[in-house]
Amino acid sequence: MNILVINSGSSSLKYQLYNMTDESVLAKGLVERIGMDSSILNHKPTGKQEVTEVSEILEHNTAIRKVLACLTDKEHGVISSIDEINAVGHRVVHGGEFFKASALVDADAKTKIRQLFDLAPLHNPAAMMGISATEVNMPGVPQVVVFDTAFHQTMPEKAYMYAIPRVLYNKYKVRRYGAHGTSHDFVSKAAAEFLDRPLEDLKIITCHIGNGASVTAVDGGLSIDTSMGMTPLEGLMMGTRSGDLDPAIVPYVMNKEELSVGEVNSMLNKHSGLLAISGVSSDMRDIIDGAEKGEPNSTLAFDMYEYRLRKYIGSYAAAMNGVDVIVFTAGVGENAAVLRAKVLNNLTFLGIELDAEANKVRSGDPRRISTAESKVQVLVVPTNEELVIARDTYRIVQGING
Ligand SMILES: Nc1ncnc2c1ncn2[C@@H]1O[C@H](COP(=O)(O)OP(=O)(O)O)[C@@H](O)[C@H]1O
Ligand SMILES: CC(=O)OP(=O)(O)O
Ligand SMILES: [Mg+2]
Repeated sequence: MNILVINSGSSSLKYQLYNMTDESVLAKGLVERIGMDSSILNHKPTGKQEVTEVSEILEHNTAIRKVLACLTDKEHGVISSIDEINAVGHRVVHGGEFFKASALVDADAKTKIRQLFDLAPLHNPAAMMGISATEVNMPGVPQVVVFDTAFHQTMPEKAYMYAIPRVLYNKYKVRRYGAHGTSHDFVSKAAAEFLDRPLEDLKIITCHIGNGASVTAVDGGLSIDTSMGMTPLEGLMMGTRSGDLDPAIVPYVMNKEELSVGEVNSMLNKHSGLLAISGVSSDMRDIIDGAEKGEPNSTLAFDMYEYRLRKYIGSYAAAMNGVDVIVFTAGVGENAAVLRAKVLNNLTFLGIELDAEANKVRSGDPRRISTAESKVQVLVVPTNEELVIARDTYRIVQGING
């Protein structure tokens, strides 16, 4: 069975085509700048030359059509016809309280995803565009939705409630949902496997730090707290998102600057974080470069990012009354050795002993970066959200077929 995995962003679409017989990736790629003047499609077929196409792609429907054309192309293709794609799995960021697990796409699932647009305005409408575009271009092919929030549905009430009038929860479901759950789930399981210890016995703190970033306390395999909130804006400082701030700042700034709701949302989501503090870039690589050259704004951005991450790790050790394992994953977590070193060298009170040489090793495999004797084991585990989505899709589609 071949499964196409789609991760739709508001102006991007990432895809991977899996052959589930051996979970091999037949092709993967990325469409960027959808709806802008020159869109870019980068298609990487396994074992063949990759291609980059610049054209005008105004919406997700066209993006999917182009992706399908690439997948079936005589030269760059990996399948001979669209009929060889048996199912499609979508990443959906927000499943609210509706979805505690992945689900087949039907009319009911679509209605619920639409009802959650308000809670994830950057992410859920994009996912819905991906689902609709798939329906149009591949009619009849079963689709599955895999939610970032599902893994965090095990959080206890004391972790997910905000200390505001309860009526807001009753009426609008205002509460913490978290995100990146597919990744936190995957890397916590992989960490237990790597250490050859039962997941049920471990207190794990998983740090998924990429463009979006979140930390989760995983106790015995269950998410008991996570840093993202009702939306993916709360918690850590991120590439362009502010993370935690005094909520009183929002009405204060709106009043002073005469900002609308949309404008303040955009400020906090798109013009804050590393980008705002460094004044240069939202990309951690640029921040590290700047800090190494002694550039003061990049240095401050790096220091704030590290300090805030470290505070979350400390607070989750307190939440679980201990920590056995810390895991770093995603673009920054897997690659930024200097950031990991700074975080860990400031957490020695927890009994963490960094292996400085191991921390510098670059690899696509799970690896230990603490010493073997360190009281808290620290690992880098490359995440693979797409593979989890493909596996869930396979399982659910097999269920309906047999
Ligand atoms: N070598 C590196 N050193 C530091 N940061 C890196 C490196 N490579 C990638 N990154 C960071 O990873 C981020 C992207 O992470 P990723 O998990 O791919 O994000 P997303 O899935 O949210 O797009 C980039 O913005 C960049 O800051
Ligand atoms: C939820 C979220 O922040 O996702 P991403 O990291 O892909 O932006
Ligand atoms: Mg990501």
